[in-house]
Amino acid sequence: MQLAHTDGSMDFIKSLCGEFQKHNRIDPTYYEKWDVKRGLRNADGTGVLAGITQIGNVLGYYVQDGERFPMEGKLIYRGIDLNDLVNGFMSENRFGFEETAYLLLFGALPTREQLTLFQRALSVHQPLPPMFTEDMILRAPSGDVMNKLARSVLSLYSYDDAPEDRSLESEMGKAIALIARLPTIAAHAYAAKRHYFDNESLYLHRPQEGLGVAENFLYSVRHDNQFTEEEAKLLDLCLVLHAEHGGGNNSAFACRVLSSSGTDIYSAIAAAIGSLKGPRHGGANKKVMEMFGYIEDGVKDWRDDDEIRSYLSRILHKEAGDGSGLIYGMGHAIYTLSDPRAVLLKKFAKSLAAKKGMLDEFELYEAVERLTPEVLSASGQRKVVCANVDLYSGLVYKMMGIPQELYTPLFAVARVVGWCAHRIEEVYNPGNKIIRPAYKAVAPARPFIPLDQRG
Ligand SMILES: CC(=O)SCCNC(=O)CCNC(=O)[C@H](O)C(C)(C)COP(=O)(O)OP(=O)(O)OC[C@H]1O[C@@H](n2cnc3c(N)ncnc32)[C@H](O)[C@@H]1OP(=O)(O)O
Ligand SMILES: O=C([O-])CC(=O)C(=O)O
Repeated sequence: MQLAHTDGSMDFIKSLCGEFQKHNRIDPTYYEKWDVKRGLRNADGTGVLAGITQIGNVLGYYVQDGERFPMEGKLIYRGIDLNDLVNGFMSENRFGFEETAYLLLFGALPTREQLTLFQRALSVHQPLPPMFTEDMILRAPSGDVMNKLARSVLSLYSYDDAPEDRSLESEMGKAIALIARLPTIAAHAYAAKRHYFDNESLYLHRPQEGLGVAENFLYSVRHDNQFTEEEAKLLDLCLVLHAEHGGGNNSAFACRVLSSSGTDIYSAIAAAIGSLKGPRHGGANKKVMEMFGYIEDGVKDWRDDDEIRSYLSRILHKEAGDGSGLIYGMGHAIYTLSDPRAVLLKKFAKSLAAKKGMLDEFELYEAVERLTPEVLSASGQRKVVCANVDLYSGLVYKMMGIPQELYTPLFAVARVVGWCAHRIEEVYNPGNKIIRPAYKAVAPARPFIPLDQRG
């Protein structure tokens, strides 16, 4: 944000930044000296144990005799391997997201009757409250759909008759309504963004009763409401893969931190959305597309490994890409050899690419996946890295004609399930304490100097 240019404010801001830089550097050696777990990580990169959960489990290495060994990744929802869950509903040619949401929220797979009732509850809550779109989305549109999503979730507080009711029944009702409404908010926020920021026509579609979450999303964001069953099933699969990732991922932890203070569900979910937006977390799916834009322009021969390697090395050294030095879609805090979600998405990306005549582009993604570990290791990095969920998700969405602005919001539409489950687990387990880690304070003691004696 720029201050008004009435008083040479840029010079003033520059001088304030200089003042900040003089007093605010933290010596990196302090982390070791005081045994501070930077990023809540132990020295070997494993996460500090910060809680107990029954919701999701993420496995990417095993520890033997105190040493950490890489392994193929596994993701477990409520004790069920993600691959088994996916194979289960896909082999019965059914949608899986609502069933997954039920499993994650309540802890067990639904019976047919429970699933029908749950689907109905979601369907009832899909429409937004009267005038919500007009007052909360269209009146103050945002150029960023994630930003609008967070603000909309916060403002749902004032549309709730009992926002501070912490009874389990009330929280479950709010969670179901949030899961149902997030896709509608994302679709309307995108429509507003297109209209007010991109000068496109405005169209707003109401969710249709009887359609599932994936179907309604496609129905709502497409101008002509048209989608095929194959597209809806693929989007449904993407939602299942993004629904949950343990208690320690940045957004779930943010949600748990806020929930542990006793605040309301809207505040906690809005915070989680803010976290997910970050480019090192869910926002990486958008960054991947931007990065491939650079790679596709900067690499002349997409089949030349040396040329790709050299371009990746330039990204790593901040000479290409967005200047962050990150190869988006690669690396993970837990996974080492593989992220099971990326493995599945890659399979679907490949068959879709074959159908759409986009195999060249798919192969470029594959080359980045294959060559990044080499490039990182050539630069001295010892960490074992693999493709994460964000590498292929955007390519799948692109081939389905879903606009880039909706990639991270789609992640939120799925992950709100995990966040709600973690919030409820945080709030409703007896004896849970407010999350309050410690910080080592290192500023030297100083006397107060009266104003007219300061130099
Ligand atoms: C849904 C999700 O959130 S999945 C993750 C999505 N994020 C991305 O794709 C962004 C790119 N990847 C990354 O930034 C990281 O791999 C993360 C954030 C995902 C994981 O981070 P961490 O577990 O903390 O890895 P960590 O930072 O310890 O990695 C060790 C080193 O490898 C580097 N590294 C790891 N991944 C990458 C990458 N993709 N590109 C460049 N360097 C990387 C780190 O910068 C770090 O370097 P340093 O030791 O010089 O500081
Ligand atoms: O677990 C993490 O750190 C990030 C991640 O993959 C997710 O939240 O899906």
